[in-house]
Formats: sequence, C-alpha cells, structure tokens
Amino acid sequence: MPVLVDPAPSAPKAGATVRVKICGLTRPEDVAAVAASGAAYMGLVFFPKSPRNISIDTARALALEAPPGLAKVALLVNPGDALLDAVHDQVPLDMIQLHGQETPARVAEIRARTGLPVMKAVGIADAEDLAQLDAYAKVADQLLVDAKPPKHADLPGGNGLAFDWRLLAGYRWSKPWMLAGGLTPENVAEAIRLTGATQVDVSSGVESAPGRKAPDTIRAFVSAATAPRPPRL
Ligand SMILES: O=C(O)c1ccccc1N[C@@H]1O[C@H](COP(=O)(O)O)[C@@H](O)[C@H]1O
Repeated sequence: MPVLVDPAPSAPKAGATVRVKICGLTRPEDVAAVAASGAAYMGLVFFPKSPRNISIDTARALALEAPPGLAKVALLVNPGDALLDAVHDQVPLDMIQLHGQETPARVAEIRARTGLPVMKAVGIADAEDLAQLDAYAKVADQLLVDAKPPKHADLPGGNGLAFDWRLLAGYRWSKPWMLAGGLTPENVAEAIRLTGATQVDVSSGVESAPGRKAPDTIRAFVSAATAPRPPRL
C-alpha cells in the first residue's frame, strides 16, 4: 500500500517529530534496521557509480520487505525514460528523488509520467545557490537540500560532505524540504537547530564502509534526530 507523503509539513514547533530518511539500502537486514529505527523513508539508489547502487530486482525485493508506513524512495540521477519506466513498473514506490542536473521542466515531466511525488535535490555551497530553490519549488513536491559536490566528484551526492547550514537560516520555504549532506548521529541535532529542518536524509553517516549500513549507527542517528528539543526562539 503506498505511503502518503505529507504534502505540507508545518514549520518546526517545539516537540515536533523530525522525519528521517535513510538512503542507500542494499540488503534485507538494512530494511529491517531502518524499519526498527522509526525512520519515515528508505532510499534505493539507481546510479551505477554509487557503492549503494542496486539492481531493479534487488530494489523490488527490498521494497517488498518494507513495512506499511515506511516510504520507499527511488534515487535517480538524470534518468532516461527507459530506466524511469522500468523502475516505476517493477518497484513499489512512494516517491522519486532526482539527484542530477534535471531541469525544472524535466522534473515536471517525470512527475507527470510516473504519477509519483518527486523530491528534487539542489546542491548548496553558497548563498547564490539558494536561487535555484524557487524554480524547483514550482514543480517538485519536495526539495532536498544537499552539499554541492566537488567539481570532479564521481557522485553528485552521498559524499558525506556538509555545507554551511547557516545559509538556510531564515529562508522562507514554499514547499516541504529535507536537509542532507554529511549528517551524522553527532551533528544532526545541531543541523536541525540551525536550519529548522523537520526532515533529514543521511547515507554515508550511517555506514561502516561505503555501501554498508550499520544498524547501531542508524539507531543512534534516528534517536539524535528525533529527540525532543527546546523551542526555537
Ligand atoms: O548515496 C549515494 O550513493 C548517492 C548517489 C548519487 C546521488 C546521491 C546519493 N545520495 C544522496 O546524497 C545525499 C547526501 O548523502 P550523505 O549523507 O552526505 O552521504 C543524500 O540525500 C543521499 O540520498
């Protein structure tokens, strides 16, 4: 049964629960660990250069293991229609995450083609990069704010790199959004405090090696992200 992805999470309130996405699952035990942690989303990566890349068959098997209430997100990078259709036809999904250089028009096309909510990742290194958020907010259901990858990086995300979270302070969001980039159990509470994020996404920060999720670290991350916190003044 599809998981309803909240179309409009409210501004952060005292005691508000933060929703966590754990990205890059590759094994059934990863799904079990994510489900037990209380995370809201699990991410499945379809990008051959990633250490978390999985086949469509594996993704389908993992998605079928997900309990009700755990939203299944397909992460794609500049997908062509053939890959998009294959993933959409064969894997039960709740959302698509676009993590490449997809234009706003392509985001709208993918949303219409699949009928699924789309979350568009935007890389941030400085204040000028925030300008892109407006254009994507018009066409995407959610925004994912990640660190801009280094120029010649193999991966457009999943590099364990953080950006200056203070850049987001005071930003007026018109769409639901998620914070990503270099988050760990140690820094996620501070990232939430500085940005007001009500959703966070992590991949490398909960691994023992690239592509190997660590159950204890997943648990620690979700606890740190969802711990009650004092009101923001
Ligand atoms: O996780 C990957 O391998 C990946 C590959 C290609 C694009 C994005 C990828 N991951 C996403 O990147 C961010 C940040 O990850 P990290 O926590 O810094 O490792 C996150 O949104 C992942 O979903």
